[in-house]
Amino acid sequence: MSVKVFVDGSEGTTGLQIHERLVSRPEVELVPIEPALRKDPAARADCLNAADVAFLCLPDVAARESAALVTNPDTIVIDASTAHRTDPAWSYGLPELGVEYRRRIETANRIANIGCHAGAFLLGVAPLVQSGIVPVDTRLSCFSITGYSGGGKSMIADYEATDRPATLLSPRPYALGLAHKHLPEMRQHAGLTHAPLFNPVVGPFRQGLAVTIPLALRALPGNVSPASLHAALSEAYAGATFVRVCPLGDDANLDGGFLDAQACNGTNRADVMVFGHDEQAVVIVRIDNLGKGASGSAIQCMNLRLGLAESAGLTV
Ligand SMILES: NC(=O)C1=CN([C@@H]2O[C@H](COP(=O)(O)OP(=O)(O)OC[C@H]3O[C@@H](n4cnc5c(N)ncnc54)[C@H](OP(=O)(O)O)[C@@H]3O)[C@@H](O)[C@H]2O)C=CC1
Ligand SMILES: CC(=O)N[C@@H](CCC(=O)OP(=O)(O)O)C(=O)O
Repeated sequence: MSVKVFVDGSEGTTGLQIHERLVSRPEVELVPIEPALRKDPAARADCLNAADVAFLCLPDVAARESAALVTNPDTIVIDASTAHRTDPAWSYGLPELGVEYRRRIETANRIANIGCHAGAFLLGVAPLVQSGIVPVDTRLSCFSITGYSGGGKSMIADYEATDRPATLLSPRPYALGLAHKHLPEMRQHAGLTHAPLFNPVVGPFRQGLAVTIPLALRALPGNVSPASLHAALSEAYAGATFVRVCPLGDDANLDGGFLDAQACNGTNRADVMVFGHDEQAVVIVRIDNLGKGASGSAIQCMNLRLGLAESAGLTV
């Protein structure tokens, strides 16, 4: 089998990582673009339509433009941007959300890759909503600690500048207008009526992300305990290649009591953790924002769509 792959935006953070993960795969033939023409719509259209699979690793506006340039009905488009994640004509690229999500990815020619914060939130929450433990109209909150590579080339340049200001040395809450661009996909794909209240925090480390979802257990119906949350998540991900549900209250996963947001880096794995005390619990999902949160997920979707081994080219 030979697959022609074009990466539109191959010089950006996500594009480079997709390129790196594909370059040594014998079944993949990368479609090159003249560097001087990489933003030229006509040249991009030629490459997009010559490809079996086209990854869009671009800002939203450019991703919409590229999607419109695809006229070859057989080209499979996997868009890493936010542009199409709640568009019903596109499949959402998180197969772990259930058999219907997986089936759509396996058959669709338009796949919207997940947002990093959103994907982690959904892995922690969707099974709890699907099982009825968290009612669909619950008003959840969550926060995320993320490395600065989530902000793409410009944020990486700011954080890695030799003369970076001291303000970048401490964690910085952002999106304080409470309208982060991942909220629509968080709400829609969790099956919730209301989007969560979401506070992301970017820290002075390159890569890695952990989303924490606090749950006041007595505010939920029934007799929900940390153990029942853990059991529901374990059941949902039994057999999932890339999701590891850690033992309940797993201190071994902590470093002297501290959680390491970077421990999934270099993998396509998501670690799902539950910690609880009395009537309170937190579900924490840790991923590599550039792995499961971006390029790893995109490649997992390509593998599924082409009927290849789900983990081909990826590290668990
Ligand atoms: N970084 C992350 O953790 C994640 C990113 N994403 C999403 O993936 C997409 C890419 O993000 P990321 O890689 O971080 O961003 P970067 O800013 O690192 O890279 C974007 C690339 O797109 C190029 N580009 C911009 N406009 C055009 C255009 N009109 N035609 C062709 N190329 C263009 C840029 O060119 P130039 O090099 O000249 O600037 C750059 O190389 C975004 O939509 C982002 O939201 C999704 C999940 C996680
Ligand atoms: C630190 C930082 O800025 N992170 C980005 C998340 C990047 C991501 O998930 O990608 P999409 O832009 O494709 O959604 C943010 O919060 O907007």
